[in-house]
Amino acid sequence: MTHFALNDGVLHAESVALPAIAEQFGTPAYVYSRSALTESLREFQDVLGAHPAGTDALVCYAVKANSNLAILNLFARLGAGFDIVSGGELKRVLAAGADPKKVVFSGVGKTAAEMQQALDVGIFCFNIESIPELERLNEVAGRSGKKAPISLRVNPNVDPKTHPYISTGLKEAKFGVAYDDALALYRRAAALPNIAIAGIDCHIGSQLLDPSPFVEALDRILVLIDQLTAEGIHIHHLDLGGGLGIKYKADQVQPTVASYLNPLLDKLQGRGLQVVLEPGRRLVGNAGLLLTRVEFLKHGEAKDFAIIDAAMNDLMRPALYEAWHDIDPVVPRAGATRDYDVVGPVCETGDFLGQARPLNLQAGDLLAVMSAGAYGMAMASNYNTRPRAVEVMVDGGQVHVIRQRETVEQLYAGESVLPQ
Ligand SMILES: Cc1ncc(COP(=O)(O)O)c(C=O)c1O
Ligand SMILES: N[C@@H](CCCC[NH3+])C(=O)O
Repeated sequence: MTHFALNDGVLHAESVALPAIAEQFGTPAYVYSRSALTESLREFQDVLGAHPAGTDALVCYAVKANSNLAILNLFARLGAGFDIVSGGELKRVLAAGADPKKVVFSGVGKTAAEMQQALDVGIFCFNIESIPELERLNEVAGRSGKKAPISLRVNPNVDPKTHPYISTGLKEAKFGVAYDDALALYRRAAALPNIAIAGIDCHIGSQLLDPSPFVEALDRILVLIDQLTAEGIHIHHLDLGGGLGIKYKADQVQPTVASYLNPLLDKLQGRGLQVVLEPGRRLVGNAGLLLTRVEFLKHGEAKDFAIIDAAMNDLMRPALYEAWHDIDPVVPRAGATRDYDVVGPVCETGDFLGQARPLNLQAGDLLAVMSAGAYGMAMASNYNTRPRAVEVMVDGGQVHVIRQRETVEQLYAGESVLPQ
């Protein structure tokens, strides 16, 4: 099903016309589709449920991709667990109704306080990324008389063939522990009194459109698991991280979840390992768009600019990674196009959401920046004292505000001036 589509010449989210949303809630606005979110999670659950190696699998949505409570709550109600990277994200998922026993805690820099917070609520597993982190966790757990369940995040050193900023499983990455050190680290973990070895973990990168590196990574991890078993170190679950990509261009083809997961599950058949996954982008990326209005058209000497009311502070992926997002007119006009750089009002040359886009525009037109559900609002900032956008969720014919537009006063509410 298409969740965002033209209907009578007007772009809709489910059955709601986007101009009506702009009218009622203003722009810029993040617009999500409940059915798109539901469908993307179900695709994982269906593939896993249909495979003997996947029936007890845990899908832990990577909260960092989009942490709005309504989205977390929707996924929690559909049975998902969560992959968190901070105490803040832990609070969020609990506030959204998550079961702490379905929470995995990733990240290279967990503080003692964050570890304590996670131990107190009894999370499923800590994904450990270094020896000092392991030792800190052992200490924190010991203080409260607990045993902390852990898996080691191992770097299988495979090339995910994605943008260098979002490749994480190579030797050079700050993430995880080196493949060749993993065995020694597990031995160390097994000797610590307040640590319980539960699993093994890897995450090789983000936005992978070719699933073959996942298979390569799994092969390497399985060798390690066999070595561990031979030493009497028992692994209960295998966390394969996230990273499955989405299509950002209308003409791109994205791998199906089945084509990604089935080869992995086939290899796991009969091994008795519980599979854990941490998809982020794939669950939310194409379930959201950024709705924005053209303020001015500016025909410069060398270029044509469409100056819109959204900017790099709302969606920083184009500025940060030169990422592509389709930019679609909400009410497309027939006739000649010009190549527009679609830019925001922020004082940075890098403040563009798209470059040289053939569009037929007039000031006041609405545009939809597509595929903005992942790492959009989650990475938004207040640069240039710009309040962050409103977020709405469309459900059939209904629109729910799931985060109000910020006010300028909120932005400086915590600041104070010197007494003299
Ligand atoms: C440890 C970990 N798990 C899961 C994810 C989610 O990745 P993605 O959004 O590509 O699925 C990330 C981000 O890349 C990550 O670092
Ligand atoms: N923020 C990145 C992905 C980073 C993945 C986080 N580990 C993006 O927008 O593509």
